[in-house]
Amino acid sequence: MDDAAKDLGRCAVVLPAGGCGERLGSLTPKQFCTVLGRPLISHTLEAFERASWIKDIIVVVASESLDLMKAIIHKYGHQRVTLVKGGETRHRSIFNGLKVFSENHSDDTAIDKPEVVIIHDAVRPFVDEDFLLQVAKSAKQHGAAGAIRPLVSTVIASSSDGFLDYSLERARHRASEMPQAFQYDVIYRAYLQCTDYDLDFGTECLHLALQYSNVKAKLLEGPPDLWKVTYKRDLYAAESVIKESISQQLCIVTNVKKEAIEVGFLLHENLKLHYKQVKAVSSSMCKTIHHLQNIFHGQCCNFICINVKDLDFEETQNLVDLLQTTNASISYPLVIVSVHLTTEDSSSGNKLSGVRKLAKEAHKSNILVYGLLINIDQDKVQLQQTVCEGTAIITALIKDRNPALVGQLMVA
Ligand SMILES: Nc1ccn([C@@H]2O[C@H](COP(=O)(O)OP(=O)(O)OP(=O)(O)O)[C@@H](O)[C@H]2O)c(=O)n1
Ligand SMILES: O=C(CO)[C@H](O)[C@H](O)COP(=O)(O)O
Repeated sequence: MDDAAKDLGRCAVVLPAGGCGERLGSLTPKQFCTVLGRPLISHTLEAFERASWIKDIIVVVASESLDLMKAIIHKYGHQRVTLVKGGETRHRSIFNGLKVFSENHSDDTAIDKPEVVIIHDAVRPFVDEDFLLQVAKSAKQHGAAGAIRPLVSTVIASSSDGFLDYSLERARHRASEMPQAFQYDVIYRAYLQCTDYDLDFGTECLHLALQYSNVKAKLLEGPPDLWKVTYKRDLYAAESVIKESISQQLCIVTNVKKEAIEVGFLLHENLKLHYKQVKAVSSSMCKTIHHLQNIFHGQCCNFICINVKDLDFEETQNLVDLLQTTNASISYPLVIVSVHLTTEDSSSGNKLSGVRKLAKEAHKSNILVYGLLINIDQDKVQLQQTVCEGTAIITALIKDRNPALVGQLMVA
């Protein structure tokens, strides 16, 4: 991707994050609300860090949130971030963010002026690198560019007495979304010239570029996930989108004993129908995290670990130990379904206390361990049916990532 961005020149992003989230109605401003255990803004930052061609990430926060933001940057290891104090309105916050690049910026936080600057609300966590590059390149070519989406509802105007005045033809209008990008001089010049009324009541950066720099923005239809977290339900939706995206890959770690391989094979066949990628690896293979990472050429958040009767929890414990040596669980909660192959005469009581103890420890490092018993003392057809039921349980556990079920032992 860096190659594709080579003609772009220096590029930076300003993320306004200085609002109080009144419409969401929480005491915590929405950019700091947790989504799958991590502040929303940290998810947005991660999306921008993936684009290594974006050299500077300017986060604009209210003065009272500076310490909190510093702590988030430190905890999640965010890179390339500069913090700037926000203003009374979104436009004023963005203007403050843009000022760090200006020649007149006197203090020691001045940063090299970018050719292209992206502006993106900190509360829109789902933006992919391809689209960012498309918007940035378009801005370089046309001076300004912004994401649009088709309108969901028709826009109407009401008169002061609350009656319909007129309505807009929906097919001819679009919703303006983020990201937007600008040649830096185009947008900075516009902010320098605009009125206090614009800064206090305006909601559209593309409009400022048109009105004050005479630049017509190129409009690009973006993917559907660009929406802004505004109401409480948007936090739930954001969590679902993230859960969905980290539940596409699955790694089955099996013991090499015959019965484990047999159940591992059946699980693999069933789970293939539910996941984009399922890979099986023998536990002896994944003694180092290097092996594990190579399996997916990236991050995998979901594991099934098959333990045979006489080894009890050894395989799961090894996997937990291995995952704890990585940073993987800092970003997202990892799931391990600890599968235990049992026979009619084995007792599940020991298993229950074992899985609870192990899960409690693992939970401290954001690894969610759930137990699943599979009785292998049955004929082939029955076993296939049991594995099928086990697959449904595994799929539900991975999809929900429910901390309340950590350490529970389920029976297929
Ligand atoms: N003074 C402000 C107001 C808003 N924003 C940021 O602008 C983005 C989009 O604004 P909006 O969704 O309106 O956020 P809030 O102003 O926080 O929400 P509300 O309008 O419901 O209070 C958010 O990332 C928000 O933090 C900002 O940087 N400075
Ligand atoms: O949609 C947008 C594109 O310009 C802005 O994100 C929106 O205008 C922000 O406004 P508000 O802070 O009032 O929600």
